[in-house]
Amino acid sequence: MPSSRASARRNAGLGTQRVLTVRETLEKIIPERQALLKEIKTQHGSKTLGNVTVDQVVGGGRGIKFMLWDPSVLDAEEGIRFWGRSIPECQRDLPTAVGGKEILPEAMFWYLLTGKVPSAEETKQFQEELVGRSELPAHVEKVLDALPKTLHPMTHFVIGVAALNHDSKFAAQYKAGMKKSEYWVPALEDSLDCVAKSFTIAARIYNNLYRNGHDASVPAIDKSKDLSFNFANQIGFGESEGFVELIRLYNSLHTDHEGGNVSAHTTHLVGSALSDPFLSYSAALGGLAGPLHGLANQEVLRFILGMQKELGDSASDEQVVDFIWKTLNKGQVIPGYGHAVLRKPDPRFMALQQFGVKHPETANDPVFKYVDQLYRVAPGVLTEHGKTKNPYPNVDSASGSLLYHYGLKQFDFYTVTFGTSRAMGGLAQLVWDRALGLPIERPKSLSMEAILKAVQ
Ligand SMILES: CC(=O)SCCNC(=O)CCNC(=O)[C@H](O)C(C)(C)COP(=O)(O)OP(=O)(O)OC[C@H]1O[C@@H](n2cnc3c(N)ncnc32)[C@H](O)[C@@H]1OP(=O)(O)O
Ligand SMILES: O=C([O-])CC(=O)C(=O)O
Repeated sequence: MPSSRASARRNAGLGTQRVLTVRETLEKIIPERQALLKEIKTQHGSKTLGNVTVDQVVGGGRGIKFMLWDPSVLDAEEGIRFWGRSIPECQRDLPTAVGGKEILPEAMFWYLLTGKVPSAEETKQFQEELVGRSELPAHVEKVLDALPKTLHPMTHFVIGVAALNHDSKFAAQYKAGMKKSEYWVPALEDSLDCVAKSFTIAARIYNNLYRNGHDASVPAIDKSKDLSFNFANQIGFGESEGFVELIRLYNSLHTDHEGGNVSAHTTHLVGSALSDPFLSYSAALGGLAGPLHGLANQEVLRFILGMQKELGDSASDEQVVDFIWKTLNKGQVIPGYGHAVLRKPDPRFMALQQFGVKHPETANDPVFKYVDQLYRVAPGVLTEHGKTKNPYPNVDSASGSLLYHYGLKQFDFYTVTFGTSRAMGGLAQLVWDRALGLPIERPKSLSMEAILKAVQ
């Protein structure tokens, strides 16, 4: 998709024309994509995209080409591309906050929804639209405040997002008899609400669990600022420029990783039953809370802190190698390493790593230095161990150490930050699912007897 940040800035200079909203922009694009899908179905509907082996059926569906997913495609060697752009290209082309250097998640969300790089004016208007939606209904605040502090923050998140379904426009309009061609409009409305309110839910969870509750001392949402600033500000980090920029980068990078990962796929699957976007994304958060998926970022911190406790602040490579072997020999995984699709270091890891290296305050942090050291030695150990198909770091390897450096030390919370981001990718496709009229998802399953019968 064309347009660069330079032209986005030029567009911003035009000034006088009213900027289209994201809904108006989608109204123009949707008919073209509907026509493309129709052409794909009529011209190529009976062609095959590959055979399915028994190994794939019993092995988690690896490599089966199974879903339509437009905002991003993952290449095993190269990593993710969002509407064709790699991460460095997104960093080059997408608008930042005024005075900031990192991609604004609002710009990334617009891009994921529309496939077009927003101009600075579109970004500003979209930011205002989202922040304008970010206040929580009173019942959601009450539900969150009533939950036990001993409940994992991701469970708080699942419950908070599900409770937003009370005000779902999609559910209400479906009940009132809306036509299929109209589904995408309330799906978009709910998705914008879900993303915006997720940031506020996340801040409330943090304040409830680790501070004095979400009381009057918590600053009100500043409507002139972006979602990341408001989240940071509400949890007490608003004055740390480094932290706010990290939250912007973190939220932009974790948005989407094509459709097959657990959280994205769950959003799509649950949404295919025409459950509203809140229920669909709440279900996805349950999957993100698994240690083989999003929860790995908290596990990475637990792993590094365990290593630091045992080996001190600056262990030798040999000591780190021994520590990794000890973990593997206990039958545990090395969190933050391996991937179901990637076969090279994750470019999202590289982007976070570069963030850490270019900020002097993080570059010298002992926990961040361990991330770097693990990156040097862990692939060799995992290769020698011989099990994982990918011995390289994934995104979860670096993210926690940076949050930890800036003072967000409660690592049980880290996956919540992942969750505010993944909403943007999962829900962007959910809007397209409804715009393209995709059907309920219902693949075929087989019993062992049925597999044997089929292959014999
Ligand atoms: C945002 C994200 O979700 S990124 C992923 C985050 N998860 C993690 O970092 C957890 C650690 N990594 C893993 O558990 C895995 O690599 C996964 C879940 C990411 C991918 O799983 P798979 O596609 O099944 O990986 P793969 O085919 O390479 O697994 C083969 C074997 O290697 C093992 N393996 C894979 N990664 C690791 C690892 N990091 N440490 C030790 N063993 C590993 C698997 O457990 C499996 O062992 P088994 O044969 O005894 O069951
Ligand atoms: O793609 C996957 O399976 C896991 C992952 O990295 C993500 O969801 O971000």
